Amino acid sequence: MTDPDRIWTEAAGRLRSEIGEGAFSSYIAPSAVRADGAGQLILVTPTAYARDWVRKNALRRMNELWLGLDGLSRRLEVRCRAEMGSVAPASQVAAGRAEAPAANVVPMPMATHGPVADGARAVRAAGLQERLTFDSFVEGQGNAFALAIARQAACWADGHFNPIFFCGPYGYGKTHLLNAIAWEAQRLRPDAKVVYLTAERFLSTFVRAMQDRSTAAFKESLRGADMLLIDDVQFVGGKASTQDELLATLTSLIEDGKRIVLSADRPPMALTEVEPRLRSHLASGLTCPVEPADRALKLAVARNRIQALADLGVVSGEARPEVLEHLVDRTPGSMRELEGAVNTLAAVAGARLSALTVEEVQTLLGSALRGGPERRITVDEIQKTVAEHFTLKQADLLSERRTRSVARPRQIAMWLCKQHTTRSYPDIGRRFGGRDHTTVLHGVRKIEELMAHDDQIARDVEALTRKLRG
Ligand SMILES: Nc1ncnc2c1ncn2[C@@H]1O[C@H](COP(=O)(O)OP(=O)(O)OP(=O)(O)O)[C@@H](O)[C@H]1O
Repeated sequence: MTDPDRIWTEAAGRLRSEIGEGAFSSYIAPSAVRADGAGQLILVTPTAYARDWVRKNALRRMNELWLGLDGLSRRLEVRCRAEMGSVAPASQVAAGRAEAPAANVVPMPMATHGPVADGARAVRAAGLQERLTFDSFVEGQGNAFALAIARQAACWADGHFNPIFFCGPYGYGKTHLLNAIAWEAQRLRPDAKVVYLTAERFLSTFVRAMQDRSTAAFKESLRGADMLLIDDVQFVGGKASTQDELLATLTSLIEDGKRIVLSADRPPMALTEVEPRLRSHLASGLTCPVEPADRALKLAVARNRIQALADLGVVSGEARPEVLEHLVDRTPGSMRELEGAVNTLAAVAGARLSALTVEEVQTLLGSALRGGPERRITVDEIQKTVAEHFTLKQADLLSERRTRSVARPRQIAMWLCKQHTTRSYPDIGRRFGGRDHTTVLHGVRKIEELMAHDDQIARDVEALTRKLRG
């Protein structure tokens, strides 16, 4: 394929299923691919904030996808609209018309997906990521048991505990295991109905079905599953009707001998926001911990990731062992943060990866890598900083007041809590005057959406982030 518009449509479609609907519609959908006078392909975002978000969170992956599709092996750069002069749509460059007059940035066409996946094709649409398979999962001390159980589940093994419940802190591979099970189970039994969805999606789809009076179709689509996988079950807490529906779905499937696989950030009995009856059903099968990774596992994952990038032609060669050790030791947090650091290294090193020394990495990645122990930012500190920034009282953020001058700073504070602390949505809700986790989720999404389009909000968030980091 060489037509940039077609490559973009294909690559963006895949990216959408990987980064989720919220981030996609905020940052990627309003962007478009253009070419500058020299024929360089550029992803043009609506704001500087969206550009920075894409650079940090999606550009590397987008280039991986792009390179896999583009017969001409071109790369994308990203700029915001304000930085762009008069540029032609990319397809005109491909057709040799680079001098054509500039067109406005055209949003990506937004395809709509059905609410619940059904079978291999639709399973993809529901958010399964192609790279999250057993082949790309690295075994280590903290996840060996979980991996063995996941493999058994994927084989439709007899004596399957029902449900299987993976639990552990965020970012250490639960979603990866659920994806791997779904892909493998579907591969082994192509006719089976394997349904994967996040609890958040379960909740929103169910709420929409109630509004549309189409709950029967919703129930039908889930209860016909041979294997149902629900990720991040902690997000189902709060809403009684959704919990009832989940309980009914689980009991009906279990009675029919169908397979159920779940994940959450805590063991079932610690999900205090979940009703006791549902909680005890969640705990009635096998609870399987996924522990935080040790250094050896982190090194193996980093090595693996670089190999995957090398296979895609993004980097060449291997990084020196001391460079990888430096990267791992200076990257606090989960595998997610580690993957980000490896991607950054690959982006700056490219073909020079194997020649890079630790000193060069320090210079190149400098501020991206931690120098010493990272300062912990607390919810209380965030609330105080946000209140001061908007000349409010901390108590206003915790109050019931809904006027925009209070509600927006409150949502910004919630977003900052999600970014800079490891608190869960229900936890954050409790610290903001006992709010429900769905209110926090809504607030976080709202800010993400606004930052992509509203420069004032983006500037406020940037300033607050700088203040908090000190
Ligand atoms: N053992 C592993 N091998 C390879 N990659 C891993 C491993 N563990 C985690 N990762 C990678 O780290 C990233 C985060 O993992 P994942 O999304 O599965 O975490 P999670 O536990 O589901 O987090 P959350 O609770 O936030 O959903 C993913 O890109 C995943 O592929």
